[in-house]
Amino acid sequence: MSKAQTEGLRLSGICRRFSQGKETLDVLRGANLNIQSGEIVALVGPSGAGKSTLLHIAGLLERPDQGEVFLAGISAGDQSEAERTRLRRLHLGFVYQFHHLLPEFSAVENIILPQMIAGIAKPTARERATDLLDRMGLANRADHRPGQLSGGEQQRVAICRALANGPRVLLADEPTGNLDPHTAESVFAELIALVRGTGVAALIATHNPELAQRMDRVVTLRDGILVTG
Ligand SMILES: Nc1ncnc2c1ncn2[C@@H]1O[C@H](COP(=O)(O)OP(=O)(O)OP(=O)(O)O)[C@@H](O)[C@H]1O
Repeated sequence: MSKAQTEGLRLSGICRRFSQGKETLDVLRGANLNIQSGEIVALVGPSGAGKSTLLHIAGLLERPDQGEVFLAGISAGDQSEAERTRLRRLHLGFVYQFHHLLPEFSAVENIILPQMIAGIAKPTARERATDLLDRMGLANRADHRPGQLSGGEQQRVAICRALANGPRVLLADEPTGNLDPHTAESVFAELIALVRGTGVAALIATHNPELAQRMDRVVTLRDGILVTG
């Protein structure tokens, strides 16, 4: 495979500073990270260390003050907002602590919609959505609305939605943080199994050290930079 085919997410010298009243807070001070396709990396660090900020920047939802984000080898820094939105739809999947599913749509429709926004024809989108739900053990929940699903099931649907467009990079912020420990354990195991089958480069923020250790690599955000382990 060529370098371009294996490159997932690369962060180079990311800096981000916030003003809080008269104070300035240097949250990120030159964070570097390289995640290859198929690699699953845990992002850990104390509360307030800047994990969500880093994920927002990696997800092209926010621009860094300095540094570069490369998605599948493409530099996002010089791109217009419209182009960044296109890159996001094409190459990125997100899972948050709360599922953010659309309540008036069924599980399968929630997975079809982002694909249609990305230009995928509805029959293909439905096929992919059904396949993902099947692999998540949710085939019999496809036509249920989020309100009719358990918390674990809702989060499983959100994971399917994040992977529906075949992204090169998956970003997850405490994806099982809102679930009880037992459900968190099984949803996490299914997330990892599903991700492994896709070859996506994944960066998953967690406060749970046991879950972190089960990923391929752990990076810690400490004093604004990323250190291994
Ligand atoms: N838009 C903003 N304006 C000002 N300060 C901000 C902004 N966003 C984040 N911060 C500050 O930056 C720091 C890092 O926040 P962030 O949410 O990235 O941390 P985190 O590691 O994800 O924390 P947690 O584990 O508690 O979710 C915090 O001190 C926060 O108050």
